[in-house]
Amino acid sequence: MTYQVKEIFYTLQGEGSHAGRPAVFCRFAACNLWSGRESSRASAICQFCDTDFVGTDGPGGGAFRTSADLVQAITTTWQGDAHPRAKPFVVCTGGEPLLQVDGELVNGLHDAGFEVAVETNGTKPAPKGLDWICVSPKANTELVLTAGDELKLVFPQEGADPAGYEELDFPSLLLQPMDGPHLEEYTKRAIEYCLEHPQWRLSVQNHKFIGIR
Ligand SMILES: C[S@@+](CC[C@H](N)C(=O)[O-])C[C@H]1O[C@@H](n2cnc3c(N)ncnc32)[C@H](O)[C@@H]1O
Ligand SMILES: Nc1nc2[nH]cc(C(=O)O)c2c(=O)[nH]1
Ligand code: SF4
Ligand SMILES: [Mg+2]
Repeated sequence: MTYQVKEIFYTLQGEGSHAGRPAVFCRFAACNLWSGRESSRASAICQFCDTDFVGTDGPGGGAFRTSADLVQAITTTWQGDAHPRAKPFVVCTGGEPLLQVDGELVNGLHDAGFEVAVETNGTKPAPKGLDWICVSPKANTELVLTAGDELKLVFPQEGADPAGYEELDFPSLLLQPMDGPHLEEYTKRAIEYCLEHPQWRLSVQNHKFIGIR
C-alpha cells in the first residue's frame, strides 16, 4: 500500500499527556471529515481544523510505496541520542491517520525501535499494537474508538458535551480550547469547566505559544 504523507518533522509533542516529549510527527494526508480546502470548510463535518493536510508537498512529505520506505523516512527524522530512558517516539497524525496507518506500518516502526502514538478523530478502527491512542471526538460523528489512552476534546463544540464522554474507557480526559478567533474566551471557559469538573484537565497547544512546529 502507498502511504500519502504531507510532512514528517521532529519537534516536541505540544498537546495532551505527552506534552514536552520529543517526537517525530508523521502527518498523513487527507481526512474523512473535511477535504482540507478552505472553500469547503463551512460545509465540512469538522469545521475548526487548524491544519494543512492536503497533498504530499510538505517537508519530508511524499508518497511512500512501502511501509519500509516510510519507516526509514521516520527513522532518519528522529534526532535524539540513544538513551535507555528515552525510546524514540513517533506521533502519527494528519489529516486522519487511521485512514492509512496499518498493522504492517506499526510493526515496522516497532522493529525500528519506536513507540507509536496516533492522534485520531475516533471514527475509524485502529490497527493492533499502537502504544498510545489519543482520540479527539468531533460533534455529529459516530465514535468508533470508545477506548484509548487519552480523550482530548476540543472545546467548546455544539453537540459534544464533555459529560457525554466521561463513561468511555479513557484514563485521561482533556479539554483543549478551540483555536481560532475566540481562543481567549474558549480558554477561559475550558479553565472554568475543569475547575468545576476536576475529572477534566486542560490541554493547551504549547507549540503555538513557544514558537515551535
Ligand atoms: C489536526 S488533528 C489531526 C488528527 C485527527 N484528525 C484528529 O482530529 O484528532 C490533531 C489535533 O488537533 C486538534 N485540533 C484541530 N483543530 C484545532 C483547533 N482549531 N483548536 C484546537 N485543537 C484543534 C484535533 O482535535 C486533534 O486533537
Ligand atoms: N508540536 C506539535 N504538537 C502536536 N500535537 C498534536 C499535533 C497535531 O497536529 O496532531 C501537533 C503539532 O502539529 N505540533
Ligand atoms: S478530523 Fe482532525 S484532521 Fe480532520 S478536519 Fe477535523 S481536526 Fe482536521
Ligand atoms: Mg497541530
